Amino acid sequence: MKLACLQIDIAFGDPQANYEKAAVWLAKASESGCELAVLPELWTTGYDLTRLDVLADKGAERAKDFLSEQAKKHRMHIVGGSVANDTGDGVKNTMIIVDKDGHIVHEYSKLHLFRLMNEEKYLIDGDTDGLFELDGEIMAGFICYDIRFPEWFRKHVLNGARVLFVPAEWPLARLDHWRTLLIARAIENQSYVVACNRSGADPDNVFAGHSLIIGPWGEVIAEAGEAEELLAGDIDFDAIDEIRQRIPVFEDRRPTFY
Ligand SMILES: NC(=O)CCC(=O)C(=O)O
Repeated sequence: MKLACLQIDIAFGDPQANYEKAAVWLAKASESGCELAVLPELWTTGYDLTRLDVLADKGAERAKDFLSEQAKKHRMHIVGGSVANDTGDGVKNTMIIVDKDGHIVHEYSKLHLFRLMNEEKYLIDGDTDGLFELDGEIMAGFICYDIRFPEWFRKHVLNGARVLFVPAEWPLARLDHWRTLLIARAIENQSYVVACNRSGADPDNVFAGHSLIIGPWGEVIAEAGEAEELLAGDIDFDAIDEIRQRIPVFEDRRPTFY
């Protein structure tokens, strides 16, 4: 499966500009033959958290309509990063996954809120898992700070996930953590990790870019620089079986001890 991370800069608090940009980049991914495209975290608003009362998308309806229409138009699955989703009981940081027929396959809201960027003051946490299926393959979605919680990843992998998506807005200041944690999540779970970060800056942070597509042996298949970039790579599901046979980590687990 050929897939692409759309590592875009995000206009701070300007959904209209961000929707227009996303449409252009989704078209580029489709033109380059990608079957699946991934957007970054909070790609419609950026971290303009103090204005979420006006910016958050009610029920994420606008995002769902847009992603569904784009997926159908390009016949391409979309892991729709995440958007500020006004649930009526608070705003969640919600990922929307649509298949190439435009059906909403799953919604996952960020489970772990990141205090260093004030998320706990403006957002409420999710309470469902990130598992979904596309083309008969079980996959899972996580959002940014979630990568610091290996037990959350493991839970999904034990439930069958083999491709792990991570939309993010990860600052450049912790680029080494970003790379190390993502590679570790791929190695320990013998799974593909597809991580789409944003580029550019907002009033508080410069973002790292460096979106990554990592194989189940921990090998970096593709890595972006810091600027905007369409990062494409291929994933081969047979490689997962081969690596899991070579080092049978899942057979060797001792869950009675942990
Ligand atoms: N948007 C985020 O969740 C950022 C997480 C982060 O920067 C970290 O160091 O963790």
